[in-house]
Amino acid sequence: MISIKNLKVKYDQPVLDDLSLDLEAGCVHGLVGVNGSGKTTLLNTLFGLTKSGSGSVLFNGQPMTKESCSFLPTENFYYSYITGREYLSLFKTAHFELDKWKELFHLPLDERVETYSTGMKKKLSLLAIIGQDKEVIMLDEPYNGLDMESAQILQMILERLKKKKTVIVTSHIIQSLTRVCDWIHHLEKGRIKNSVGNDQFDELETAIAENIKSRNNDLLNELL
Ligand SMILES: Nc1ncnc2c1ncn2[C@@H]1O[C@H](COP(=O)(O)OP(=O)(O)OP(=O)(O)O)[C@@H](O)[C@H]1O
Repeated sequence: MISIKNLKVKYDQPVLDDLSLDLEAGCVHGLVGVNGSGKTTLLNTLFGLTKSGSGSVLFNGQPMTKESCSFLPTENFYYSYITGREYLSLFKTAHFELDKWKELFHLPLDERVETYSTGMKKKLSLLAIIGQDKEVIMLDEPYNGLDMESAQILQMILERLKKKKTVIVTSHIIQSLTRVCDWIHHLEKGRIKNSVGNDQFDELETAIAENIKSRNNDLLNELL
């Protein structure tokens, strides 16, 4: 169980506002919210990248550390001239059958990463995360840049990680979450507005779509 209590993070304005949330272990948790609602800030804070803030994050009763979790940021940094294989060697990837993963993701691991496309870079970063085999895996917008096949493979990977890992994943495409998550948590105004299990995903999807329609319909009618 990841237990988040009274998390507060402020930049110019409060971003996370006394946010509390329990995340059941062995489940895939989706995180949704409009642009700027604080999804990345929340993941950064869970991973310890946001220093200014207060509150607590426990994993199985102990403060969560980088020993137990890995984090795929929205955008990754790569050294110039490094190859995919060299990049992966920077991480502890015990028992990782690299050549089979390479085949799955069609990655030219011996070429320099700077020659990779956006999607290829994303897949390389995903391999580094999967290879680390941590108990908690946090993925910020992992579907960004992936082609249809790779996106489906990622879903198949997440399905296989269920029960073995605790996964937190953000996406702007709600369907990519409803297909694979056990829970979806809706972030709004710095707090969790609601958390729903997979038997309520249809209702959540409809409610979000209706809300977007009602907020924007009048203005769009004036414009188009
Ligand atoms: N380093 C920073 N300095 C100042 N403000 C920041 C910083 N990082 C984020 N913010 C602000 O915090 C708020 C939440 O940003 P965050 O990136 O967490 O949102 P998000 O939900 O991940 O958005 P998106 O869906 O666009 O990725 C935004 O108002 C953003 O402008």
